[in-house]
Amino acid sequence: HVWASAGQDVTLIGRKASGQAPEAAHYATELPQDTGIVVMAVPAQATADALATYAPARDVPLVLTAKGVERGSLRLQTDIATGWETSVLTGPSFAADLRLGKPTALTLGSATIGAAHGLADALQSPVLRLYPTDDRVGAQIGGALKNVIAIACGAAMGAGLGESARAALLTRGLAELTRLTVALGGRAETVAGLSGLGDLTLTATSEQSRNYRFGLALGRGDTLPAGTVEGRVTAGAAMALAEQHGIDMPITRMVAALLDGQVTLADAMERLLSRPTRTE
Ligand SMILES: NC(=O)C1=CN([C@@H]2O[C@H](COP(=O)(O)OP(=O)(O)OC[C@H]3O[C@@H](n4cnc5c(N)ncnc54)[C@H](OP(=O)(O)O)[C@@H]3O)[C@@H](O)[C@H]2O)C=CC1
Ligand SMILES: O=C(CO)COP(=O)(O)O
Repeated sequence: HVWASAGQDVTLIGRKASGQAPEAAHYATELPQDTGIVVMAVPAQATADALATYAPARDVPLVLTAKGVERGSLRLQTDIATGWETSVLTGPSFAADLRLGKPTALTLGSATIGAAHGLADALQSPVLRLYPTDDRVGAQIGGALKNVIAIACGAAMGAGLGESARAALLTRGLAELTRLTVALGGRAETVAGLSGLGDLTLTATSEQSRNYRFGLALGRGDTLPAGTVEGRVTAGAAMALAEQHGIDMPITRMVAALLDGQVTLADAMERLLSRPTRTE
């Protein structure tokens, strides 16, 4: 909708290829011959399958928007899409807000800063401001891990622990995703930007977020909502990555253990609060 409204020629490809096409966009069942940029928006665990199904040409820039680590392989999205000229578009953005034309700012991460600037120029619009970076690792870890921390924040709020507890989880969660980013070769400054702190702030404080709502239900003991909740799978995958790299991620570990049914919410909170004192 954003790009079509800005006058770009937008074709939507999906396995259903139906529904109400956004203004000035149209549906197709396969990629047009003259495709200039491919933007993929499937859940993180479906990226490999969707790439195999739609097989974008290798010389067409491929922009990934999924936020998550692949189960089992522990691959980031760009490691799934090797062989393409791959970039990531990530940061604080509820699709419903974008659909309404509300102003949004995102990170555009490419392999080189030149490529990122080129794509940002092509994809920005009056309501979509893009910040180029060549740190695809930082941009992706921020986007993937903010969902896990948002589940923790929702659970704390759902259990009635209060907004101070949520702020503590959000801040210490940011420390966790910064540690993992640096261990994987990304930069701390990326995580302090839109793709990390920005998206974490949005997702961990808004009931528009599916991850936060899932956490709320967990904390309240309600039936867990169905649908795409990326943090559910990414919690365990990120924990496995952290173990591989010798990184301490206590909040992520507790979310993964909670989702696996290994601990109760009360146990998880008690364990987090009884950890040895350390400098901030
Ligand atoms: N929604 C949002 O506000 C935002 C979402 N994101 C990220 O974008 C990604 C997708 O989220 P979102 O669009 O909300 O998820 P949804 O679950 O709403 O939609 C996912 C879409 O992907 C399709 N799909 C799933 N698996 C496959 C597959 N194997 N092959 C082809 N198509 C497939 C689904 O098709 P079908 O309908 O047939 O099942 C559906 O159209 C997530 O990683 C999310 O974190 C990022 C920023 C904002
Ligand atoms: O990534 C998002 C906002 O930036 C969407 O968050 P949810 O997947 O939690 O709804």
